[in-house]
Amino acid sequence: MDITGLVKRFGEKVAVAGLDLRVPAGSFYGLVGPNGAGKTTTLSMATGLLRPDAGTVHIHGVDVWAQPVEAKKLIGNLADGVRLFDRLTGEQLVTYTGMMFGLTRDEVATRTADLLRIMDLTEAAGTPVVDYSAGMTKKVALACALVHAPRLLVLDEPFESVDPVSAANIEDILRGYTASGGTVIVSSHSMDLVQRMCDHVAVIAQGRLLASGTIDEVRAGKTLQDRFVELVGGRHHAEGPQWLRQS
Ligand SMILES: Nc1ncnc2c1ncn2[C@@H]1O[C@H](COP(=O)(O)OP(=O)(O)OP(=O)(O)O)[C@@H](O)[C@H]1O
Repeated sequence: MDITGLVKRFGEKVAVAGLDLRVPAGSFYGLVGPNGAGKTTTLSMATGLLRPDAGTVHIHGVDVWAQPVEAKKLIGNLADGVRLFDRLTGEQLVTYTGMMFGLTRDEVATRTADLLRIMDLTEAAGTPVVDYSAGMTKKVALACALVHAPRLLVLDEPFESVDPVSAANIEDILRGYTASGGTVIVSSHSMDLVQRMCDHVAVIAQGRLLASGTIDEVRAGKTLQDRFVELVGGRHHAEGPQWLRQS
């Protein structure tokens, strides 16, 4: 994926301020930055959900905004805060998503069963998604993102609320997926997770790129956590306000 000169303003607020980013095919790419850095806004523009004010995004040579139908076939997206058709059961939702991508009934049935099993959702397959826990909802959304076997997976905070066993299972699937040539972009606040799983990382703050490259290039001999704090700043060394102290 190639992002060039991406800009988004919300009124006076510049959320993304001319971002350039190259995500190599087959990489496991982490996108990190403090709250409000512009990660979700960038990923929404990169996946065709939010129109940029300026800039372009190409995925395997396809222009996301000029060729939206072709682009969407290439992308699997787990977006933050996007509403699902949650009156459907988990099984219906994954099936419906697969059919939207033009898969045959047989293909959809096999893939849905596989994905629900992988996500430990087989027992909950017949339950409406509205009754799922936060982690189950995340997992069914991830199943929907995978059902059409996209070439690029864009995951906004995929492990938030997901239990450790499910997270490890999902990690294995994602590793297998990149090993077979798929590309993953993942936004996360967990530096440990990014350092462990990703081979590349970009650090953004205030809509600008502060650093990007392989994990080793960016962390420059430190932990990613320490390097992140160094790049982004904003640590408070005070013990908190007086009124909060208990003795
Ligand atoms: N729809 C919107 N209307 C107005 N401002 C917005 C909107 N969406 C995002 N912003 C602003 O744009 C900036 C970037 O937000 P964004 O959600 O992209 O950050 P983020 O890096 O994903 O943050 P977090 O880690 O907290 O999820 C923030 O200042 C936010 O307040």
